[in-house]
Amino acid sequence: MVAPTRAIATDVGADLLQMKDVTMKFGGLTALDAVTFEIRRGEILGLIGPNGAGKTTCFNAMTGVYKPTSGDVIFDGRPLGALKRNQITRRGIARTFQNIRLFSEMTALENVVVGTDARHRTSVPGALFRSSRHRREEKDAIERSMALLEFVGVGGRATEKARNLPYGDQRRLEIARALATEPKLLCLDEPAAGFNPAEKAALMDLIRKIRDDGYTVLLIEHDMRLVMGVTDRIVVLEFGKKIAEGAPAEIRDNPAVIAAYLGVPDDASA
Ligand SMILES: Nc1ncnc2c1ncn2[C@@H]1O[C@H](COP(=O)(O)OP(=O)(O)OP(=O)(O)O)[C@@H](O)[C@H]1O
Repeated sequence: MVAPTRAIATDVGADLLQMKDVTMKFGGLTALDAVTFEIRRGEILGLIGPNGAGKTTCFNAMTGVYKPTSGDVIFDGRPLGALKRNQITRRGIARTFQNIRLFSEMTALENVVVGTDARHRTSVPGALFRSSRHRREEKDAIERSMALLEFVGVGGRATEKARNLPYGDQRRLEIARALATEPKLLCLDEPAAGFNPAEKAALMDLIRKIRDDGYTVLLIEHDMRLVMGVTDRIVVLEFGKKIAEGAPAEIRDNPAVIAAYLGVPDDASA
């Protein structure tokens, strides 16, 4: 199997992204209240908290869907400021969504090739007249996309329409598509939603493999076993505020976290 070649960063452990006093208000509702934390290069960081705690809003502030009401998101040493979503993708942040968003009538391979477009440098005339550079980029994109499909474990379904893939493979395909943009930071929003225990275990292996391949991963996930089993550190939000941060074992034993989140039975937060 061809693994997508990634240079392992030499500065593993240094900050890749910093949320600095990020506040996000929607009318009278404060979804994020002066939230500060960092994501370190080469780590798997878990972002957890009860429903409505502000996790997805964090993702949205990091990926340019929302501009924070105040505060800064610093990525790779520079503030995201007023960058648009596609510019942020080019800077190196990719995400998947809680609800799968694939091009259902396109093949699995085509869905991933679309992701590589964020990296293409051919001009519009170059693409229209199929310049040799454009053809080379297209060939590279297809090869890399195939390698990514194999990397996430759906290489055998490359030519099938996305909508015909089993649910678990669609989730893996979404991850391949996000990786196709060659991100430094991959944000996964509840990637295990709807998975059975075997699929969850396989997903944990994939997340570790992604990290071992040189990516940094931010993971929103409600499944505590998965979060505790795969992350290096965890940040906990409640009502838009950060209430705890630390290694999984520390978070598990933190009374504020137990009160806010772990004390809630699984089916109460579904
Ligand atoms: N565009 C918006 N307009 C108004 N309110 C919003 C908007 N987006 C989020 N909110 C509110 O902000 C709060 C935080 O929502 P968010 O989706 O970030 O929480 P979450 O932790 O991701 O929750 P869940 O686990 O349910 O996905 C919620 O009260 C939500 O209703």
